[in-house]
Amino acid sequence: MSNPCALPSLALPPTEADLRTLPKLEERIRRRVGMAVHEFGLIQDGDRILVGLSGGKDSWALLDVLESLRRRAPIRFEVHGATIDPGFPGYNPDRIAEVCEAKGIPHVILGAPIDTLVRRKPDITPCAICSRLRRGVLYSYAREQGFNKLALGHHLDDLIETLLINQFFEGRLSTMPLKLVSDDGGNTVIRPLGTCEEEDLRRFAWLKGYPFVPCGCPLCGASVLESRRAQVKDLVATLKTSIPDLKFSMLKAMKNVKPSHLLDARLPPETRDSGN
Ligand SMILES: Nc1ncnc2c1ncn2[C@@H]1O[C@H](COP(=O)(O)OP(=O)(O)OP(=O)(O)O)[C@@H](O)[C@H]1O
Repeated sequence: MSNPCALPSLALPPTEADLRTLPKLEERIRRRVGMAVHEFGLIQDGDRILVGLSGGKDSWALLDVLESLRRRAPIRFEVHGATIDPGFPGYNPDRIAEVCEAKGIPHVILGAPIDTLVRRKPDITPCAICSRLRRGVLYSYAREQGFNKLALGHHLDDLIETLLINQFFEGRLSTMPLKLVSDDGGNTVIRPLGTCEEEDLRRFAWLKGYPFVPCGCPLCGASVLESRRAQVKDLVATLKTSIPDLKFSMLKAMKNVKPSHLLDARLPPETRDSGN
């Protein structure tokens, strides 16, 4: 959940030497996604998966990895892309559609009056409205068109930052799960990149030559939410210089919860009294 408007620092085309690093990087990302798919049961035979494709580095990487998994997997599932056009003046999703067409991946552009709504409610955090509206349009389209899963491009850095934001600012111990079934059972959101590092995905999308399409929002990056995210991002980057395994230790921690050693009195007694 980096600022979706931010252009990558990797602005120049990759050199021959850069391109030689692609196979190893691709293998690492595929291995991590494969393990997450297996461990969390993210994909099943017969799934119809709609990928939220913003044109940013993460969702390009997501589409690429899921499409290559689809071609190699022993099970059958579908992968389609959907791009929400928020109506910001500078946003142009045509390039996204062209790339999908060239790759033979079905893709749709869905208009949503996000620009108008964000301007009409200046008192509400714009990024929060934008992501809620986007999610709503994707959910409805997925339901109407018979997609049983919606894949989003959140990665390990997003999960860690959300975990810290929720603790530091919201008083809650939670992050974004890799698989979440909506309350009415109508949608399942999956995050196959949840164990991959942002830097790897940025580099992967760049080496693969995907075009980065900025969302065009004039307010992006200026919200309270985005400044909190920038704050914890800086903190993680600083700590990582002295704790190189920080991100993977935090991933391990998110998968190794001890409710008995926390203070939530609402948890059932059996989860609280499990000894040491
Ligand atoms: N305009 C959009 N259309 C479709 N899906 C979107 C759109 N914007 C965001 N998403 C989905 O929601 C995910 C999280 O969105 P967020 O705004 O946090 O973007 P991000 O972390 O910058 O990711 P990306 O690099 O893919 O833009 C994206 O990875 C993508 O799957």
